[in-house]
Amino acid sequence: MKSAAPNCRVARCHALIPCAGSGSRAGAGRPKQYQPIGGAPLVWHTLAAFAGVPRIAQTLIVTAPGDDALAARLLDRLPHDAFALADCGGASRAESVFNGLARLLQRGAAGSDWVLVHDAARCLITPALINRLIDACLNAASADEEGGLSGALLAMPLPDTLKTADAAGRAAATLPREGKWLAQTPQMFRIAPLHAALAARAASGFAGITDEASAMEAVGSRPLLVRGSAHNIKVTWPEDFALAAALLQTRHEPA
Ligand SMILES: Nc1ccn([C@@H]2O[C@H](COP(=O)(O)OP(=O)(O)OP(=O)(O)O)[C@@H](O)[C@H]2O)c(=O)n1
Ligand SMILES: C[C@](O)(CO)[C@H](O)COP(=O)(O)O
Repeated sequence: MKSAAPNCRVARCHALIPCAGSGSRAGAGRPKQYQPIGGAPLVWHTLAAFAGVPRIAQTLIVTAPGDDALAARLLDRLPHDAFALADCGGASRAESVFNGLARLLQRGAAGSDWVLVHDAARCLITPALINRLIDACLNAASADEEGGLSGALLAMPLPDTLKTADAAGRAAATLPREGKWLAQTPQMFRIAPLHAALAARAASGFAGITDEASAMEAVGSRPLLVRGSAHNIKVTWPEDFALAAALLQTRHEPA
């Protein structure tokens, strides 16, 4: 029987959850990801969705160094071998992701492995949406003979009319909607190229880098847009807690 080449290794998928924000816009009195919703901290629902995707090898949750007490019980109801906390959150989301990628590599992930970066605050994510992104990304990458596809992200076409505002807060112009998408998460890339793209922006304090795709676009990549869901909201404003709770509740109602 022919033996496999020694360095031949199938790329694995990991997940990285930036969970180190302060939630200033949500006004919850504590970081929004720890605010109780549907009987558990908001981020627990996010993590439960990742627990429902067995092909994800490990999920690393990047927390803020000062949030240890809030994060301590998070893993109680999750499989301990597949989830871990890393209190290496930074001053911005991009810095938290950058630090988390370094931890993933220290924990044995390969640079050629895939990582799905997902906001802790998007607690309506589902295993089906995560699988949709992984399938689309892997299929597109294997069909891409030139090897130019760096990764993929969930996103939604813009549903509303798009305005620019003047300094007085009045509508100044209406922009064409065609070809404009709202970026969601997860966003899926190979670990080493994403880490390198973020490293290139570290000296500027990650200026202009609001998601993983923007870091990859800055080095010339064109990630694949995969349709997400209008339910995959990022809890951002005070009114979003009630919306997220209502959406979570519908999942537990008998059909
Ligand atoms: N320094 C930061 C800032 C944000 N995040 C995470 O990135 C995700 C998206 O960020 P956002 O919704 O902007 O969260 P906050 O920064 O917490 O909110 P705000 O901007 O209102 O303060 C969240 O899961 C948040 O916890 C992070 O890990 N580290
Ligand atoms: C990554 C993101 O969820 C894509 O829409 C978003 O950019 C994160 O929010 P922030 O307010 O820019 O941190």
